[in-house]
Amino acid sequence: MSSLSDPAAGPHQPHHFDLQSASEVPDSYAWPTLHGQPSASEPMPVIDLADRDAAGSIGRACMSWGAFQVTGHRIAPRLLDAIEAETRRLFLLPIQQKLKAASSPDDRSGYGPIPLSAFCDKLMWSEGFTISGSPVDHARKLWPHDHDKFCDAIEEYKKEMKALSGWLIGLILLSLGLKFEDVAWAAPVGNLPPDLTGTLRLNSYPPCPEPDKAMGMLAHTDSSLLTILYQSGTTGLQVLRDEDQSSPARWVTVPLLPESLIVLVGDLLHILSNGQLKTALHRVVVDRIQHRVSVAYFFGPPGNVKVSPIEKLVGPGRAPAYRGVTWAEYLGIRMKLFDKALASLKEQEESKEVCDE
Ligand SMILES: C=C1C[C@]23C[C@@]1(O)CC[C@H]2[C@@]12CCC[C@@](C)(C(=O)O1)[C@H]2[C@@H]3C(=O)O
Ligand SMILES: O=C(O)CCC(=O)C(=O)O
Ligand SMILES: [Fe+2]
Repeated sequence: MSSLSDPAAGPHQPHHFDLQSASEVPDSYAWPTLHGQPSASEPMPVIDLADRDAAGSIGRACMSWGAFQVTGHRIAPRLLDAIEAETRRLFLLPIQQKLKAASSPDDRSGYGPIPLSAFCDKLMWSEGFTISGSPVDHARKLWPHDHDKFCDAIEEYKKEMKALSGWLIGLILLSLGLKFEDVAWAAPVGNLPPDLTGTLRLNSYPPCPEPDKAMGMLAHTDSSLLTILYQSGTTGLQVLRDEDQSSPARWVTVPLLPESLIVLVGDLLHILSNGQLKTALHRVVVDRIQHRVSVAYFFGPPGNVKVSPIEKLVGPGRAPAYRGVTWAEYLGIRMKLFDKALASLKEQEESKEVCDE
């Protein structure tokens, strides 16, 4: 990708250009290679969690796409509306107000660019707000007298997303012929350890006068075990479909399905599954008219846990495909190697066969 650069050249500075009022795409936001690829019409799987064979369908979707949409997830439409309304309320604040809650390289929480923007020499047509722990301190800076509604929606949404992540992980393990007990640090739904981590990122993609030139979010995989994404109002998320060796990879636009959620397999789940589940390469394109917002929940393991391939998936006499890493270690590796990070954890092919004398 010609718009990727070396992060060692210096950290990407938060930009203060007001995207909302732009009448054209400045050169610093013009991505040369965005819309070259054809898009595919094959739809991404939609799975109803109430179906008897939900686990089987999820397993197949994770192996071939690394992504799917879910319905029947039991997240109240009221909560989805509330999180969307609070996200829009945040991004409609004046830029100077949002900058009061700016993130920093030491603390990623708050208003600011995504860490991976350090690899781009072009800017993305988006803004975002990351929430790792409590939202209160940052929310107070945004709305000194009126932050309760925001914080309540965030706390409830995080709690529901954590429970749904546990449910999904259970179904994914089942699809692989496994149980929670096969993963030392995991536990059945409703009983997830309190230190199991989840980070929320609110994303905003303002309308863009020249959408074919701009990039909402660069193509990337998430580092998480899985990411649950809520997109509302307009499409924009695209997932790379590259299963068929005989035809070129294609970007598939994920359609709007009211009240559904999108699930993306992250790099850590790919490692945990010993490479069986595909990590989803995805990106976001922007719209000429619509202001799109999305809410991403990144679900990961407890901080001290090294994620490594599940023994039963490795099989006797074989060595695991990847070495173990904690989420924090992996984020560090990613900030050095970007899209080569996963490959750097691969155990050497020659050492895969283990002598069983
Ligand atoms: C928990 C996290 C996942 C994330 C890094 C972060 O600490 C908070 C932001 C997340 C995000 C959102 C946009 C894409 C992404 C790759 C990025 O640069 O920042 C993800 C990160 C990730 O999945 O590693
Ligand atoms: O906005 C979206 O649909 C996707 C955002 C995303 O990929 C992310 O936050 O990691
Ligand atoms: Fe992502």
